[in-house]
Amino acid sequence: MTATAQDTEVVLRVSGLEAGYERPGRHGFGRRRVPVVAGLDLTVRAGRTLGVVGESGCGKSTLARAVVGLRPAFAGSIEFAGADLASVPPRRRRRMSRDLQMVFQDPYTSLNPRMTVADVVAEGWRVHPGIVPRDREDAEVARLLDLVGLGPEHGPRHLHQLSGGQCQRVAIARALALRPKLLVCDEAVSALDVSVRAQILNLLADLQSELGVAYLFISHDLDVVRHIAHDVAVMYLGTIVEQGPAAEVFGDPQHPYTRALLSAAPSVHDRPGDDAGEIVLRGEVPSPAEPPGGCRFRTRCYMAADVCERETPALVPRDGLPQAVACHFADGAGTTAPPAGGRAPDDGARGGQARP
Ligand SMILES: Nc1ncnc2c1ncn2[C@@H]1O[C@H](COP(=O)(O)OP(=O)(O)OP(=O)(O)O)[C@@H](O)[C@H]1O
Repeated sequence: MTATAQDTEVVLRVSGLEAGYERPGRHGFGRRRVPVVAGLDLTVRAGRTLGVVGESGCGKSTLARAVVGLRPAFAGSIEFAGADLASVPPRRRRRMSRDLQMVFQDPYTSLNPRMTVADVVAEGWRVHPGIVPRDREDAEVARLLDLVGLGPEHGPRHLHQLSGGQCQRVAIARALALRPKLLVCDEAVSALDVSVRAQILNLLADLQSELGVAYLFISHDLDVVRHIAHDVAVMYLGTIVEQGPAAEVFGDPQHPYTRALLSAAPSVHDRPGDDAGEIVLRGEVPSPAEPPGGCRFRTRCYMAADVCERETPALVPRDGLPQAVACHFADGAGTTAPPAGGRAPDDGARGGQARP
């Protein structure tokens, strides 16, 4: 019998996460918490890729940073390899950070420009000794560079002597040097040109087959996520509105926002004027940190009213009133009924989520 997604070990389970940033309180007294993501649930399984898609500003980086501990979690839990990170003592947390690595969008700002490539790759071994014996380090650096498609000649160079794509490979080699269980990639290929992007995506897929590493792969590029992800979570205004197997989310989106997002994505086959049936999102994308007031449902969204009218009825229980709208586009009553025909949003199953 072949193993299904549900059979494989859960590496990361995020439940009811609220995270954001702090700013000075009123009149400069104390600190005020500003949640950017709220009520966020997701699961990543061993050896699999969960793609998180959403428009710029919806809170993807805040999620990524909260998972690796670079942003405070105000509420909810982040369970990594079976341990709730909030209750893990600092020393064990430091040890666990070896298994939980992140690759940032811009390698030039996330890597130390004064170090050579070889030193950048080996840096994690200073913090987590014992992974590679000292006398094997040079050989291991060469192996890692080879794994990401770089040669031994790159080892003594500095980052400014490499291209953007080569730097991003160094960042990936550095993360893999610690043999993580989970790699959080935050727009890791967004800044790269198309051919280098394809190389890096193929590289990540190969490394996953070879090493069994899981990816939380964050991107606003739907094509990239379609290419690499087994499962997809769609993020809007700081929460996940739909998640499930990639083929289902892309092939049969349940949530109106997912439909709007997919509909808005340009395709190389599109011709000018070819926009029949396209769902148009008008207006400004609101910030999840400071959402505007809204329509008659008191929504936080920026969907055009006609789209909302057309798309939400399927999500509204027939006997319900606006407070019972079973979708994120209303902030009423914390209803969590799945959309018509959908399932509850748990462990890769699909469904809409209402914001509490
Ligand atoms: N430290 C901060 N101070 C002020 N606003 C912040 C801070 N951190 C995040 N925000 C706001 O929170 C929102 C979400 O930011 P975040 O970087 O998580 O979004 P994102 O989805 O990753 O965007 P992008 O795809 O453009 O990187 C944005 O509106 C941003 O302005």
